[in-house]
Amino acid sequence: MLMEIMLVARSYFGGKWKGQSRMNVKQLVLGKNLGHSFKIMGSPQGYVAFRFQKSDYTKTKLFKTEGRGWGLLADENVKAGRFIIEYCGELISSEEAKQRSLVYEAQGRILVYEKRFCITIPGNQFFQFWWLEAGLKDAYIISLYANYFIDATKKGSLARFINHSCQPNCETRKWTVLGEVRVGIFAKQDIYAGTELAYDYNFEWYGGANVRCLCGAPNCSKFLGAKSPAFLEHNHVWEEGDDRYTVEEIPLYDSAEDEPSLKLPKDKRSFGLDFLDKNNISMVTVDTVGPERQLESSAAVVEPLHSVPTEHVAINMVKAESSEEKKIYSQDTQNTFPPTNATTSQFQSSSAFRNFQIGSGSLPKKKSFSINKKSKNNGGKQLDGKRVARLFASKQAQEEILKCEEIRNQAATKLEASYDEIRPAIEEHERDSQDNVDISAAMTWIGASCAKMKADFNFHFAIVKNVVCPQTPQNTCDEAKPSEGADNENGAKY
Ligand SMILES: C[S@@+](CC[C@H](N)C(=O)[O-])C[C@H]1O[C@@H](n2cnc3c(N)ncnc32)[C@H](O)[C@@H]1O
Repeated sequence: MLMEIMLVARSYFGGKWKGQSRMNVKQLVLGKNLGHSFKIMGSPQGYVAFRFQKSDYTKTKLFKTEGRGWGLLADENVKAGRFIIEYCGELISSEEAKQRSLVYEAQGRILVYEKRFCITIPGNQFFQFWWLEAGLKDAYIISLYANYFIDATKKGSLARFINHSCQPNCETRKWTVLGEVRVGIFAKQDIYAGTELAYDYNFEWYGGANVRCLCGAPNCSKFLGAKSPAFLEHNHVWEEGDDRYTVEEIPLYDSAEDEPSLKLPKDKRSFGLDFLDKNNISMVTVDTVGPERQLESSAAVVEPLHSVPTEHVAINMVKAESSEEKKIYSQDTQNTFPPTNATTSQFQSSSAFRNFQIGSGSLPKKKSFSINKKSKNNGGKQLDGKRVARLFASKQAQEEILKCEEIRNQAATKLEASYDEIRPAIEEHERDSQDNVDISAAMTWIGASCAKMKADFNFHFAIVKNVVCPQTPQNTCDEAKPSEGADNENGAKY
């Protein structure tokens, strides 16, 4: 039981135990250590910190702009102050930022993008289509604080596609989450679904040479980042030891008042990507040419594209499900393409995995999958247990999968109900804060979230287990779980 809860909390909070704070999540679920749970959920900013950790983002959608490359739309109405998405990427030093920007610049202002679209079908057949497109060089390095930057050029969340506007509807804010500074995109004003998201790059810009701004705002400053310190200083970097932008001068929203003061990361590691990496989810990966080239799969289902030579930058695209595969997912929502000319994409998420998809406008319309109940907490693609169960010959396997599915559905319903309890308080509030949320309701919500994760895990585990060890008679979703190195009755290693 303890191990199960640890597994749940582990997947919930990023796949890696990281000191005491994350351990306490387990205790929190067990109803212990309320002091700490209060810190996570009860502090005014705790809810946002929680959403950072959980990668609980506002629904957004990629679209192709006129002349500004890709952009990101709000795919639901967003209240002013609401946390939209984290700006994820690689955390790099100013030295590294300087070097990288030189490399990126050397690759040229106008690049030829190789765009790829991949389809994987059961049986491991794998097709890919690619085409070339000319485009402006895009810059994805933003400043975190003095001497540290986030580079989303190769790895990042969908936030990397948010364009600049001189009259923005979003802003960046820096938060400490469990002692780490992270950058979030927040709504500056109420934003209607379908509106392009944009923030002012001025204080974030690390884009090198001048890029003419096409935002169209009356107060347009003509160039991206025209007022940025980097732009003004021409060399676009802060030197080591430059303390003009120290953490103290940056408004920080600290989720944990009694946590030790800001910990600077020691090494160059992916920043804000723990959760994504460990769960293989919601990564936008971009590969570059030559020795810099890095290929990473953006979801468990994505085939690596090692064999394909790329010229400069290519956006990895996640496979579209084959018709066979579609069948085992529930199909409640239709993907609606924007009515415009544009190429479009959709981002889907589920607690099991998330895919980032980019499809061409000329591609056939594709269904998207979401669970039966449209829920803030559990949107995205969901396996249809009944269909999956039918694929198994063994009655026992079928029953187990169906039972786990039922438990999962109950957990989803409870989660939905518990979120409904705290939703009004959150939505009423001017900013994305949790001042008004009753702590016990918040606790219930955390518990329900963990229970849902656990149920999801058990459901998928039941399927995998029955594929790997079809003869296993007694394991049910409530019983045996894999322990390290443990053998099952057939001697198969989990
Ligand atoms: C962080 S990326 C934004 C996503 C980008 N449009 C893409 O397709 O990947 C920043 C780049 O987008 C383009 N961009 C963003 N805002 C723009 C604007 N207002 N006018 C012109 N280009 C813009 C510039 O090429 C810039 O280097």
